[in-house]
Amino acid sequence: MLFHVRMDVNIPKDMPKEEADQIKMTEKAYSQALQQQGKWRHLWRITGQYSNISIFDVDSNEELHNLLQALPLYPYMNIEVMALNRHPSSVRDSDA
Ligand SMILES: O=C(O)C[C@H]1C=CC(=O)O1
Repeated sequence: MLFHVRMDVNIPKDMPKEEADQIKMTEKAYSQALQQQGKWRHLWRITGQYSNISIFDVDSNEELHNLLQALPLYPYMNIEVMALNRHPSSVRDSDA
């Protein structure tokens, strides 16, 4: 199942830099592990914003929910999720 996910990151301005850097490093490793597993299929920065557009490929809503809640930056994010279906006019044979 494919999902379009937008993440807007809002780290509190008063968080010490060392703490913020540590969370970002942990987040990077977590996201790269999911990318290697093929669950986090695309990761794009939105130009000019501390936000990303991502495509996840997971087995269920519950799996996506659990993956997102485990993000180290989760407490500092607003997340929007859109479930995706194949479009009947798509010229592609597959989304794999
Ligand atoms: O920077 C972000 O967009 C937030 C998050 C997503 C992947 C990652 O490494 O950090």
